[in-house]
Amino acid sequence: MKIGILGPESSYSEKAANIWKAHLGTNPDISYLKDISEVFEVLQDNSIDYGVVPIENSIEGSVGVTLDLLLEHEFSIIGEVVIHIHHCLLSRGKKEDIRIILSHPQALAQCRHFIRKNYTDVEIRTTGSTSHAAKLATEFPEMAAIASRKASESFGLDILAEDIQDWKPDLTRFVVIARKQDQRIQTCTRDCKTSIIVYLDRDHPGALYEMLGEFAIRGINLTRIESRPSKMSLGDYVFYIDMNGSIKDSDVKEALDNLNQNVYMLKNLGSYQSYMEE
Ligand SMILES: O=C(O)C(=O)C[C@]1(C(=O)O)C=C[C@@H](O)C=C1
Repeated sequence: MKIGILGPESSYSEKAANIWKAHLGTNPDISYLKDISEVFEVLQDNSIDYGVVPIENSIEGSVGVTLDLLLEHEFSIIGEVVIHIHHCLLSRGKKEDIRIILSHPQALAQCRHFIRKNYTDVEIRTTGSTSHAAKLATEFPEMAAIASRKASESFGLDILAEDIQDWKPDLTRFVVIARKQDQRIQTCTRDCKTSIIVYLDRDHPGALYEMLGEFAIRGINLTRIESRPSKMSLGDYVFYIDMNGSIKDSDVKEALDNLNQNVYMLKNLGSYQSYMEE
């Protein structure tokens, strides 16, 4: 069995995957991939069994590419892992040597104030992951990477500054994805969440209110609602909704059945267990 994640070693995705593996009871191998799209591609072509991808960060918000690819593919979410992010500035060089700061766009955005305040004249370059940035920073002393403490150990870099994210806590939520027909998918037994994507039938006053009413009248707690462009026209959206509870619960099932009759499309991404890093 294989789990696909953003590589190389010591990315935050690897940390999330390890937490999930510890709960899984088996020990799948890790496949290090170059970006989120590649995780979806290789899951589609059966080269891996699971993918672990970031979906949301407490500072920077949604990871748009993950949301879009969940809509485009027929995959299920089978687990969720939330981890603490502690970004460090890593380099071979000293503070005064640094001319280029590299990292994943999400990490750069989480450290925007830190960079502006301390490194006014540097060039910013984006990479496929924070650990990829750390790997590149081993090549030149004028490069620094924003990545984890673990990445400093893996790539032999010095920590120039620690806990540099602009807000604390900094939390990233990852989802574990699998092909829908995978027989090993287990139904969730406790701390369940259910995720759906909804495209409303037509724009009319109260459409969103009616949709949310299905949850409100049954006392179902929504943990997230997010709109993304449908990409069909400006001002046209799909809604990503997460809720507490499982499709096995009669109130959740009833809400989704009712909603399904009144919307253009409802995609059930699955019911799954949530794990929080201790
Ligand atoms: O680059 C990594 O290490 C990742 O696992 C990706 C990622 C993300 O896309 O949000 C994960 C956690 C941090 O928020 C920054 C980057």
